[in-house]
Amino acid sequence: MKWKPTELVLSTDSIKKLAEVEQLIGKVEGVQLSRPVPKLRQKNRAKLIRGSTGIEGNSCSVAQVEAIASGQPVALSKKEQLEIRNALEAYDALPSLDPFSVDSLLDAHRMLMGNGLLLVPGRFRQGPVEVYVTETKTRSMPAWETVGPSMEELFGYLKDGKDLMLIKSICFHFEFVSIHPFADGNGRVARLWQTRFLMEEHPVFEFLDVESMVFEQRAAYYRQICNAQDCGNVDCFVLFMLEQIRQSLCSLWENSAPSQNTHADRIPIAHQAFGKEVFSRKDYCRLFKTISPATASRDLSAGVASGALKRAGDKRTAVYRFVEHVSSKA
Ligand SMILES: Nc1ncnc2c1ncn2[C@@H]1O[C@H](COP(=O)(O)OP(=O)(O)OP(=O)(O)O)[C@@H](O)[C@H]1O
Repeated sequence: MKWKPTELVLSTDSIKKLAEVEQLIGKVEGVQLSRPVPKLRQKNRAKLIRGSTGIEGNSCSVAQVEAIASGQPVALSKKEQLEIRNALEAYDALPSLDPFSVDSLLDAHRMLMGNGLLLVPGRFRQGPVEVYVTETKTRSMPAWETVGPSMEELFGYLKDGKDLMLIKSICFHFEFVSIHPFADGNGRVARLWQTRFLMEEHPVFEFLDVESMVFEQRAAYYRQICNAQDCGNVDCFVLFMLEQIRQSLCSLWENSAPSQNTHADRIPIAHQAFGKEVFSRKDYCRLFKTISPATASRDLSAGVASGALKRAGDKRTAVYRFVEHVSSKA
């Protein structure tokens, strides 16, 4: 039987959590945390790879992932090192993958499970598969013959479904693991694809570390997949994943936001964003969505006074440009 979407009746808790997450995304984007500073990005990338591979039992630490990324030796089994190198490759390639293409998803599976981890990476399974739902009990996944058509349908939902992006990404994750299209690597691909899909609307997801949150809650993660399958409503899994996303957004906010509250913090960020380009106060406000036009004017005047910025034109026609070779600190 081909895939049919599982019902989603959102509970009040999920609706509240969704609003909270949307609000946090707005806050994070408002202070331009969409591309966190490089050091934090690298750290988050290492943490999320530890998280995603750790769910399957890879014993690596964040420091070991960082060491592998920079080519240093680590005391891990060959298989564990390969899993990490493959994950690093797949997460690096994320922006180039098309979230709406089944072929791209197969490429992702090839990267994650290639180099000898799986006999035929990048191919849907050609046989039955079961997952453990308790230590002793297994559950059969849908017949392998249905996988191809089911995946086409599921990607149709991803492309044309009417749900909000956040909800779609979580429902995709759930339906994907319930179809279990691969012989192995289903969880890793599901988590990677959820990230890829969310990046399409919110670039911050490329660097958010949702995987670590799921890793720390892996027993609940498995339980909520089972619960949703048993009761035929994805809501409990949606609520669980929204909470993991909320926590990773909070963590990003706490680690980065406090240093971006004054003009002295914002001017260097603007310098990074505009480079040598000419920009207006309106462009500056678009960059820092939470500040008022008056605050933007004060920032820009301070930038001009410090010599970091040059102004041309006056009042409403004023435009600005960063002066090279001069400290951009206002
Ligand atoms: N009841 C269930 N039905 C379908 N999928 C499930 C169920 N419980 C857990 N899963 C998913 O299946 C994944 C395990 O499948 P598989 O071993 O193919 O993936 P993996 O990527 O190799 O492992 P892991 O996700 O543990 O790293 C889990 O991570 C989870 O996403």
